[in-house]
Amino acid sequence: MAVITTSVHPNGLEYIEVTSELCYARILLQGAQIDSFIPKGQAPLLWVSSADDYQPGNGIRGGIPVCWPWFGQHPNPGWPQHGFARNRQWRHLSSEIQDEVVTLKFVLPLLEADRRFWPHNTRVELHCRFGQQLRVSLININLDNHPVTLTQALHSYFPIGDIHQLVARGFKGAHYIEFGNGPYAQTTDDVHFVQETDRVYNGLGDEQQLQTPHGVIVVKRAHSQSAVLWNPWIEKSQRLSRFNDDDYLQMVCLEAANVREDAVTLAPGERHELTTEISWQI
Ligand SMILES: O=P(O)(O)OC[C@H]1O[C@H](O)[C@H](O)[C@@H](O)[C@@H]1O
Repeated sequence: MAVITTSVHPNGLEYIEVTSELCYARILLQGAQIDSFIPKGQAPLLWVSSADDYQPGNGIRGGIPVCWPWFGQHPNPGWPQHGFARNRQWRHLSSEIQDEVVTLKFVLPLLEADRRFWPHNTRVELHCRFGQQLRVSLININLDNHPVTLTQALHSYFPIGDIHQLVARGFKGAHYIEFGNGPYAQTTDDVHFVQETDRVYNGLGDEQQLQTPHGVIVVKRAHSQSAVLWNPWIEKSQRLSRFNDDDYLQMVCLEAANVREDAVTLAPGERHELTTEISWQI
């Protein structure tokens, strides 16, 4: 029988745990950030740095940070990288259990102070479905009387065992921008990692795989015109917050996104749902 419990981390962060016949999962109310998902009998599907000490106010270095309402650096100096949703307290809306599959829904309450960054009347929710797979949807509804444009990502960190042995598959035919250069055509289906990698793909199919020494992680995307593939490699690892120097050996991010020219514009009343679904290939 699935059990849903709420607890508080010693540093003050509230989280919800799901334990069912199908999986274990944990989600922090700060950022609505899932930091653990372990399908029953299988290895963890999300990676978190052991350097992160779970301080309130900082997004956690791992799991699935929600990047919203912009991805990356904002052109306005001093605005937070990847938007403000990942550092803010979300509200738990509902829990549902059906055949051991648990669905938790969250909303980000927009505050008066947020109008500086986001002067729009929109509703943003995160729906998390914990079964044998993990499905996460970021939902935007434009309640305003003018069109609203946003960029976004579900910034998933995956445990890949050994970056030197990782093969990311399913990239042929897409194009990518890297370090502000490109677009480059991706001519091979496989991506290997030999240096810092920070690519924004578009024109990708809706499924990629991460072939690791411990199995294949399947990453599906829906209503996601872009995907970000990131490994910081040696030098950037040393500059990253809450990240060990050698963490780059064990993680990669493959993010369901809508960024750059794939920004989402919602007409008044329009709704958009960005989804990612992850699992171990059986
Ligand atoms: O350190 P953060 O703000 O969490 O960003 C971590 C990373 O996020 C994305 O993957 C970007 O493409 C990278 O350029 C960035 O370094």
